[in-house]
Amino acid sequence: MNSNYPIMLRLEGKKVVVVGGGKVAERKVAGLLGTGSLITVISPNATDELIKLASSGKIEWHEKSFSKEDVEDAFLIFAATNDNELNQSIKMAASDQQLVTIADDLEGSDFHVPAHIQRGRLSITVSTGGASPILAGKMREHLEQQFDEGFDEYLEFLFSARQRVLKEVKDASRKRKILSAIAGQEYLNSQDREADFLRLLQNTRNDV
Ligand SMILES: C[C@@]1(CC(=O)O)c2cc3[nH]c(cc4nc(cc5[nH]c(cc(n2)[C@H]1CCC(=O)O)[C@@](C)(CC(=O)O)[C@@H]5CCC(=O)O)C(CC(=O)O)=C4CCC(=O)O)c(CCC(=O)O)c3CC(=O)O
Ligand SMILES: NC(=O)C1=CN([C@@H]2O[C@H](COP(=O)(O)OP(=O)(O)OC[C@H]3O[C@@H](n4cnc5c(N)ncnc54)[C@H](O)[C@@H]3O)[C@@H](O)[C@H]2O)C=CC1
Repeated sequence: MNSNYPIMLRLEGKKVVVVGGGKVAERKVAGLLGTGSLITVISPNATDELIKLASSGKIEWHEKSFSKEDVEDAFLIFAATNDNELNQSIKMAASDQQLVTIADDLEGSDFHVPAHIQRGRLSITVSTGGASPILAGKMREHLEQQFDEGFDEYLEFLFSARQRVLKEVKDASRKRKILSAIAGQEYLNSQDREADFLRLLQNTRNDV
């Protein structure tokens, strides 16, 4: 059974608290960098990488043991200490409106973190619902090969071409035809997408 609901969160300006400073906390922080969230790590000690991030101002590190006030105002909370009971009390310190993940308790968590690749605007995530994080990681590696860096540019093209079509093409079936064509293999492999696109716009003009 899998009743999880997948969404893409926008975390710009939101406060995220990670409790724990070990390798799991480090991996969760790595996934949060670049989201524009305000990341605070709460832990009496931290990995070298986390210390480096704190020194360069990319995250805040409060060098202390957890206390309830630490999660006040946090939008997302990661309970990632190696203390099972403490992880549960972090969840209890949060309100029902805050989203909490407990590193060692999938069932008790509000969300869990999928394996993830990012190619510009394209995100691909893999979740095994706790069955095998290693399989999720292996599938991520496989997808990294399949969806190379070129997708970054292709997605930028798709984004701006689609904006133009939405603005300029009023006929629904012509719109659909163009949007479907640019999402095809031919455009992915094209040497000059812009020129192909302009030609397509021109050619479909006579369709209506
Ligand atoms: C439920 C979830 C909650 C959450 O953390 O969100 C969770 C839970 C647990 N993970 C454990 C172990 C490991 N996790 C990893 C790796 C990853 N774990 C990630 C996500 C998740 N892990 C969520 C489910 C996602 C899903 O199922 O798809 C990934 C995908 C994303 C990320 O962390 O960013 C990232 C791979 C990223 C990548 O490669 O791309 C490795 C491998 C390694 O370290 O190399 C191991 C060791 C091998 C093993 O034990 O299987 C344990 C046992 C702890 C213990 O032994 O006590 C628990 C606790 C439990 O199962 O209860
Ligand atoms: N969800 C996941 O992807 C995975 C989860 N785990 C689980 O995650 C937990 C953490 O694993 P690791 O990072 O490898 O452990 P670790 O031992 O490397 O780090 C634990 C961290 O928790 C901190 N901590 C302990 N007591 C604290 C307190 N009172 N207040 C604040 N911080 C405190 C420690 O200072 C340390 O920085 C374990 O419970 C493990 O079972 C392990 C592997 C993967």
